[in-house]
Amino acid sequence: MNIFVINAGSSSVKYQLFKMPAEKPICSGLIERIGLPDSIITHKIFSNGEENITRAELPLPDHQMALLEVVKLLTEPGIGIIQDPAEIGVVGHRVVHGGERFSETTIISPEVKEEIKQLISLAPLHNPGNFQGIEVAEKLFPHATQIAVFDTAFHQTMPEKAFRYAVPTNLYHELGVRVYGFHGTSHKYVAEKAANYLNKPEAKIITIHLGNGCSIAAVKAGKCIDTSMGFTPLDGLIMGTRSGAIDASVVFYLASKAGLTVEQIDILLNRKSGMLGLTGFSDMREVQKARDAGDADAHLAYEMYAYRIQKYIGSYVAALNGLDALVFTAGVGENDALTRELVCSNMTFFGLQIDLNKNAERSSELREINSDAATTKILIIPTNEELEIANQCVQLLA
Ligand SMILES: Nc1ncnc2c1ncn2[C@@H]1O[C@H](COP(=O)(O)OP(=O)(O)O)[C@@H](O)[C@H]1O
Ligand SMILES: CC(=O)OP(=O)(O)O
Ligand SMILES: [Mg+2]
Repeated sequence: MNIFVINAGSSSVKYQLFKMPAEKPICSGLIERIGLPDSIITHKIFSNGEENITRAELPLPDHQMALLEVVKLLTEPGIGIIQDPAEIGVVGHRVVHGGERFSETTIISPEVKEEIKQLISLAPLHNPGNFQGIEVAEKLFPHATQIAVFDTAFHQTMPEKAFRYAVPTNLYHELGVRVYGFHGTSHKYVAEKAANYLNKPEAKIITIHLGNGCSIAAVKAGKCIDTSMGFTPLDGLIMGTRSGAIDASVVFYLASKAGLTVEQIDILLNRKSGMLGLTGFSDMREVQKARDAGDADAHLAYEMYAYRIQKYIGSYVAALNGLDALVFTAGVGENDALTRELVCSNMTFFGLQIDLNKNAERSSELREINSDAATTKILIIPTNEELEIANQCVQLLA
């Protein structure tokens, strides 16, 4: 069975076509820097053990435009890998917010689609792109089964003491105000890889997903026990354009003192804060360039970004009562050696000691970057949300 997977993130669209259950990739692609003037498309076709790569740079202002490029790459006569839409039996969609309603992989019916649309207000940077992906795929592959895999699903195992907020109880029961957690597909995928690598199913693992959106999860024996994103993907770590954790009083203050509306504050904290607010750049590669050129704001932003992660590591070691491995993943986590170095500095109390030479090596494989003497493993594990989504689809249909 051929499964096509669409993963729309806040700054990217990733897609992969797999032959399942063999997990054989037929083609894959990444559109990054969506919304910036120089979006980059990388499209790969795999055949007979070889990779055929096409790259292009063009301005893609939003996810809709990005998805149309994907359609072109897949179906255009001459270059397209898909000749007949009937070749695709299933389309798997990453959907970021599943709210209270969706805790498991779900076949997309018109009602499900409508509910995903209703959840847009809770994930304004994500659910619109996820929704557009569903609409595009329904047109392109009208006979395929469309399936949604939710970012929130893996975090459903959190105990109530971790997922509740200390607000009046009726807000939870009546309005679903609670911690949901996101990037679950990625945390699940890398936590399983780490436990297999350690050969320890009961391992205590902290997974750190650092992309444009960033989150951290505490995983014990394969189950999530706590995570940093909350009711929406705004909470927790400092991100590309999101503030992460902030005293809620700042919102009241901005409304009363600066006269901002709720919508303006939403845009401020979700789209204009984080690394962008601190440095003028949302892409970590540009922040690093500025830091290397001596920019004091970029220097401070890196310190803040890493310090926030360190504080969460401390609290999750407490929640887990121990730590077997720390895992870095996603765009920044996999590629930015400086971030990993800063996060692992002065953390010897937790048995964390990085080997700077191993940390500087570039590879797309799972690798260990702790020093030989360290008591806790530090791992880089490339995430593959698309493969995890394809596997979830196979499991649902079985
Ligand atoms: N070589 C690199 N060095 C540092 N950061 C990188 C590198 N490559 C990618 N990134 C960062 O990864 C981020 C995107 O990560 P990704 O996981 O693809 O994001 P998302 O899925 O949240 O859109 C970019 O914003 C960029 O900051
Ligand atoms: C939930 C989230 O922030 O996703 P992404 O990192 O893909 O933007
Ligand atoms: Mg992502």
